[in-house]
Amino acid sequence: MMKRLSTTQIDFQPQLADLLAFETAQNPQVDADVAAILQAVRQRGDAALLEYTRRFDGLEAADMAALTLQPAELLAAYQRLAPVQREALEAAADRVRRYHQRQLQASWQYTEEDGTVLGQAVTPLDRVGLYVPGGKASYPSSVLMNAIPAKVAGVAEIIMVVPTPRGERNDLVLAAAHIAGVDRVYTLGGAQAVAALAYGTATIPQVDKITGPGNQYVAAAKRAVFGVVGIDMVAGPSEILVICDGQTDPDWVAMDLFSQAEHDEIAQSILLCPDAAYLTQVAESMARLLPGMPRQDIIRASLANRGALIQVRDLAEAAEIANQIAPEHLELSVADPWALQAQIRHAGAIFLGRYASEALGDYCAGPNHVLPTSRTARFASPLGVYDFQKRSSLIYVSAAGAQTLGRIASTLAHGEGLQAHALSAEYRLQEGC
Ligand SMILES: NC(=O)c1ccc[n+]([C@@H]2O[C@H](COP(=O)([O-])OP(=O)(O)OC[C@H]3O[C@@H](n4cnc5c(N)ncnc54)[C@H](O)[C@@H]3O)[C@@H](O)[C@H]2O)c1
Ligand SMILES: N[C@H](CO)Cc1c[nH]c[nH+]1
Ligand SMILES: [Zn+2]
Repeated sequence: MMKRLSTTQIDFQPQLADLLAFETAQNPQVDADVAAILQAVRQRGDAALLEYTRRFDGLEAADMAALTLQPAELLAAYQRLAPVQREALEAAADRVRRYHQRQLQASWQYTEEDGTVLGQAVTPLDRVGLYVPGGKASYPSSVLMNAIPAKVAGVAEIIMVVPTPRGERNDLVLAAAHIAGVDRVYTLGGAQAVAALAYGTATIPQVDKITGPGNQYVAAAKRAVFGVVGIDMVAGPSEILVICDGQTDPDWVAMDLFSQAEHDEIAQSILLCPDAAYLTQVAESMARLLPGMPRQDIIRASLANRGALIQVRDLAEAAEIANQIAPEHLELSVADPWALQAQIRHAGAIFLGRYASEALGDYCAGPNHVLPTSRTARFASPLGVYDFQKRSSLIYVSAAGAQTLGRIASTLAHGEGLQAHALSAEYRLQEGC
């Protein structure tokens, strides 16, 4: 079912590179399809949205009102939930809120001896658009993970888009929007939803930033509209890398690998372990457990396409390979996870210990589940409150300060050949100072 590799193989590095190669977000055909969709929405607005929703989501809507959900409908969905579901959503929301409140950045300033004041004003974005995926599965947890940090940051207006294939609305998704304080929901998906948020239409207001994961069409659209609006990241399919010392119940690890594989045929699940016999046990667990999984076709395809069981020399080598892979999720299923964590530099989220299954992070541990994928954890971070805040520099210059700064600026401006810059600084210089 899954590729078996060993770091002692002579061609291990090229095999690993092959396994990690992921180019869907820059697939030229997808980019071309998305460019056409973006242009159509830009030119024909709501009419194009209705057309694409019919074509891609199988949803026949007479007008945009049929694709718009007001707060009262979100509340009604919340009220329809079974109490146990409502409590689970509320509990997850509380934990996510508590974690993200620690990320709030505050404005700061300091005063220099001559009275010049310098600082940074931190302000929330005015209006953001949250993309919640809904093609192959529904993601109430993604509603919480996007909307709560925005709310904590103080964003004034939160617009959410979510596709509803064949018009099937998911109460948990709408209830999560209610709990998180989303202002309006449009049942739109794919590149057309991203275009609507980026450019605005007669119905949909233009937003300042679009966040949230999605499939290759969503990713390509976000990449294309960046600059018109901000984006959080270009997220690829889900990934999990497990490092195990061979002592965790193999069924647990097998299910952890399935948990990300079941998202998508191109999701990635990899296990690193120094013990070849243990890798065989996990393979046996997977073979036994797979037939009982409702999404077994997706899991099988994902594991065959992009999964691997890799034998490493030792845990130190496993850490090195993890840094090379820079996975979205990294489980350290070992006796001393903190010692191993100290060797990890690149991972979106690190799950420590045998009990920390990645699924807990997806739903309710507290940290965000929107994470850098496709090796971007080398330079990117989890979605957070900081993605919904921005910074403005503050510069107050006293008369005395203008004398010191003016002379420096004037010299540098002349060096750059910029006369107006130099004079602008020099006009404020006072005789005798
Ligand atoms: N990183 C995260 O936090 C996170 C969370 C949840 C899901 N995900 C990932 O998000 C992805 C969700 O993908 P999905 O497909 O289920 O939902 P989606 O909402 O991203 O995509 C569905 C939309 O894709 C568009 N589409 C489908 N086929 C098309 C075509 N041929 N041409 C143009 N547009 C087309 C349609 O408009 C449809 O509404 C999965 O890869 C999943 O792993 C990531
Ligand atoms: N694992 C996904 C992020 O890669 C998030 C998610 C939502 N629901 C289940 N899982
Ligand atoms: Zn998941």
